[in-house]
Amino acid sequence: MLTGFIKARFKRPLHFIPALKLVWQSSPNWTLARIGLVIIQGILPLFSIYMTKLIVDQVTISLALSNRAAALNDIVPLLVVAACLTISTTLFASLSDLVTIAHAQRVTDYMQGIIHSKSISADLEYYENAQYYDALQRAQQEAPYRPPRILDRLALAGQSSISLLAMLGLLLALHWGIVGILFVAAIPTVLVRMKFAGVMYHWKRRRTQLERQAMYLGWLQTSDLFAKEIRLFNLGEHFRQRYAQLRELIYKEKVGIVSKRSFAFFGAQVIAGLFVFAIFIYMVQQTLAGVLKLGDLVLYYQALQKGQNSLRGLLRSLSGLYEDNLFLANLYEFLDIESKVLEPERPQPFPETLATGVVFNNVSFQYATTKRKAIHNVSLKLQPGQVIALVGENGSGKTTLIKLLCRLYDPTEGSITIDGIDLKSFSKLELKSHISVIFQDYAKYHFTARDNIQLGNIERPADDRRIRSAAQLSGADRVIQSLPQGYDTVLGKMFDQGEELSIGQWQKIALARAFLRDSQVIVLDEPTSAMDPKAEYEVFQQFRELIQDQSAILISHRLSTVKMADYIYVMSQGHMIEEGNHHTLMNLNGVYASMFETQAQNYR
Ligand SMILES: Nc1ncnc2c1ncn2[C@@H]1O[C@H](COP(=O)(O)OP(=O)(O)OP(=O)(O)O)[C@@H](O)[C@H]1O
Repeated sequence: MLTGFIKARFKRPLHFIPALKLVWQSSPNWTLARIGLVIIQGILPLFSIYMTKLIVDQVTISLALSNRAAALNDIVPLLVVAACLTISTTLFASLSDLVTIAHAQRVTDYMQGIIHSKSISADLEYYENAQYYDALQRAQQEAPYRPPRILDRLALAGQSSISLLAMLGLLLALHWGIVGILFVAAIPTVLVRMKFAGVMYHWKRRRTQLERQAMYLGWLQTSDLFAKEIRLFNLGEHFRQRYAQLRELIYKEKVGIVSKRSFAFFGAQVIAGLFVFAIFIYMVQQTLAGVLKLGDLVLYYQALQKGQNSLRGLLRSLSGLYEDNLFLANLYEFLDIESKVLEPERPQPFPETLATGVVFNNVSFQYATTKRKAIHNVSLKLQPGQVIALVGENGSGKTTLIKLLCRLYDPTEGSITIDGIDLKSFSKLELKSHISVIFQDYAKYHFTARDNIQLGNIERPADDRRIRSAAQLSGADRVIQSLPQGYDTVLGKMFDQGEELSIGQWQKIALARAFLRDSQVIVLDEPTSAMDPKAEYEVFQQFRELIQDQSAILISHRLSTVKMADYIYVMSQGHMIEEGNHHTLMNLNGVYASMFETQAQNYR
């Protein structure tokens, strides 16, 4: 049974080597310094013990001499060396403190960087998946400290092995059985450690989602996004209690495991203590029998204690390495996440200017997390220089079509082509640089107004003239001019002197970002929903005049705006149900005409 337990535990893949590589890459110099210090700190105690032995022996000899004052001369140099060793030990301990902190900081930042790179390159699909968030949370918990801890543990294992070997050498001279007893005594502690490392690992994995729920409730109570509603609906206390209940559950389970572990440890340590005590009795017996001198007893006793400590340290490091290996699986589970939206092996160049435009050929799509299709067999065309509009009730699939066009996902069936070339044949980066999209849940960056717009085209150096004309086109320029520092005003309230904007004003800024991009296709997914009708009308009038060479897809629930498009597609429950220009669709007297009439009546 025992061998089964151990075998099962050592079958796991080893994550040490890649983890150590990460540690090394994060900072070679600090890594070397740390290794050097560990070795020095491992060797110094050996010299200290040896000096103690020399001093005790010298004192014993001196006690037998008549001229004890002269004997002091022989002892003083030994005391000086011992003092120097003590000072060096303290010095290296302080240095070790410095190196450990500096190195840990470097590794933490480096690992965060790696996690951030992975997060930004992961498919959007992962962001709609709870398991991804669990994996991210676990990786974020483990990444900053596990890899450097492996280095520490290996170094400590090395350090402990050096002093253990020296101590065992000494103890072997006394009796070989002592060495065997020391090892046997340590076995129960190792088994307890390994068992509880596994228990803790599985518990943490099971509980990740609960931890995230608690974090979410904490965020609800502290984020500005919910501050208004929490106050108006008086939800604060309710969320606080839900948070407290979750934390209480986590606390009870954790303390339950830790108490069992503490009792098990206690038992294992008592067994180890009894064995060592038996060895000590044997040593005293040997001294009383005159086999050992007093200096020998001190030496062996110290060797026994240090040997036991070193063995304990070695086994703690080894079982710690076992635990780290378990938990590093969490980090690699996240880092090994693969993209499903693949890059082509040989990317095709994106057309300089569109010749035939964008075509959706019988496209269907199903989100991985749902059972039904969001898009059913949809076909549409966007010709160069054309503005088309997508309309339809909420959830009819308009945004999903745009996500497919940007390759945030790939269609489940059918294909999308640009000038006859499948989207999958373009490099993802190049494709995105030719399509400018502003989604309804656009981002609000708490940076300056200029930065907010410039982020639309960071490939180009900032150009105030272009930024201003994009802002003029979206109507943001007038908003920005009224801010205290104009384009240098920080937006949002997160930082000092930040200026909060209204939702419609934020939308104008986001729209300017889309206009700044040099793209052949512009997609505006309800970008003007929060603007007043006059502002929306103006934006589209100007937009129509200005985008002579560009093609545009417009999604809007305001049919007075949609009317301006060259061609209109009407969607319902993932199907394309009507298409044509405004007049054709009105004459058709179908869904579009009825939607238009309903809206028009409200304005009469
Ligand atoms: N990430 C997602 N995972 C699973 N299902 C999704 C996801 N996003 C959207 N859906 C589903 O796909 C369908 C189409 O959604 P989509 O966002 O494309 O609609 P829409 O026409 O843009 O709606 P709206 O007018 O409200 O913006 C809806 O049934 C929605 O529930």
